[in-house]
Amino acid sequence: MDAPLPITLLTGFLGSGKTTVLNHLVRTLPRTAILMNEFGEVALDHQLLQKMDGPLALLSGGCVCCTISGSLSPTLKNLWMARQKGDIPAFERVIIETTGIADPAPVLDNLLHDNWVRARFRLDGVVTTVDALFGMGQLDQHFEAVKQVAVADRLLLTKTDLTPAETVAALRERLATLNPAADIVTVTQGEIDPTAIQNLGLWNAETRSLEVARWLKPQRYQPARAGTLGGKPAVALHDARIQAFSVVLDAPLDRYGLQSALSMLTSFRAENLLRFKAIVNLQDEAQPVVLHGVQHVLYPEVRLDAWPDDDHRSRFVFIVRDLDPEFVAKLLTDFSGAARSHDGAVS
Ligand SMILES: Nc1nc2c(ncn2[C@@H]2O[C@H](COP(=O)(O)OP(=O)(O)OP(=O)(O)O)[C@@H](O)[C@H]2O)c(=O)[nH]1
Repeated sequence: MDAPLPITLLTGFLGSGKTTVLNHLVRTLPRTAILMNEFGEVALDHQLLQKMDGPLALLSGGCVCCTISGSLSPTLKNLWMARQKGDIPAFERVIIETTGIADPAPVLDNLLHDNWVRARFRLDGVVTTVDALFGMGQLDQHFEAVKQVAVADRLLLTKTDLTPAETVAALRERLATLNPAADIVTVTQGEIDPTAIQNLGLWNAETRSLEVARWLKPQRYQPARAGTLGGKPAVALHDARIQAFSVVLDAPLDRYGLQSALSMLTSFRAENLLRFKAIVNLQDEAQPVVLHGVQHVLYPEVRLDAWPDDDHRSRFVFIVRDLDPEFVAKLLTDFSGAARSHDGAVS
């Protein structure tokens, strides 16, 4: 079977510019299938529309749009079948636009745990639009907006043309504190370089390799310390509940102990666990394993052929809400039987 096609999840709060970005991408990124909730609800550029056939629409330039009927998996299956039969252009990637108040975790769950879908598609990354003008207020008032930022692999800062420079700078700082690993790209009126939303996951299709360091970016996180916001003062009271931190464990870990610790977090603290990523050294295993989770959703583990560098310690990064970093670090050390690194610093 062919290599799985990359899926980008495009999320972002109501009115933050998702459709404006999509309208640009359908012109610049041919052979893309766009999945959205309703054609009617979104302002997709009707000048591009060539043909509408039930839930499917063909766009000039070789893109195809599809409305999501019911849940995501059947929609992806129908789309795939239409592609196989030659009813629609052979798209090479999928972008899924979520509604502005959607929690991304259930969509990720759907994508990652349907075996049929997983054999044909892979999640490339989560891209979140953030409104430069209203983003601060949305983060203050709506926890969904915070989750959308925490889960992102890339943040698109929109409407900076309408926003005072000080507001943009303060928002940038806040976003970097909430999600240290996600690079922030400024996008005005949807004008985006298509490469900014591609190859964001562990797998880089361009270099055809797994790129752990680029994906994990552990050096951007502060070591876990009790009661701190990643070592930085909270930029807003609301964010004092959110913490981004790293945990480094020196000795190889007991696989089952680690599984227990992580399933405790994903089962009982799912609401508090916004995101974690890790490269781990397991006892009796020569190869490192990459782990990744969002709330209750654990991504399938990935075994690497080799360590990406000389540092063979297990390195975890977390973004949590109302969860003491010290508690998380202790849970990991107690269950996996490994001592914590003295300085906790990550190179
Ligand atoms: N000035 C300015 N306006 C923008 C920019 N990006 C988007 N807009 C405008 O903001 C409004 C909302 O943009 P949309 O792209 O519809 O936002 P959305 O996230 O798809 O909205 P929902 O689907 O309702 O959640 C539209 O009027 C856009 O023209 C920008 O960078 N600058």
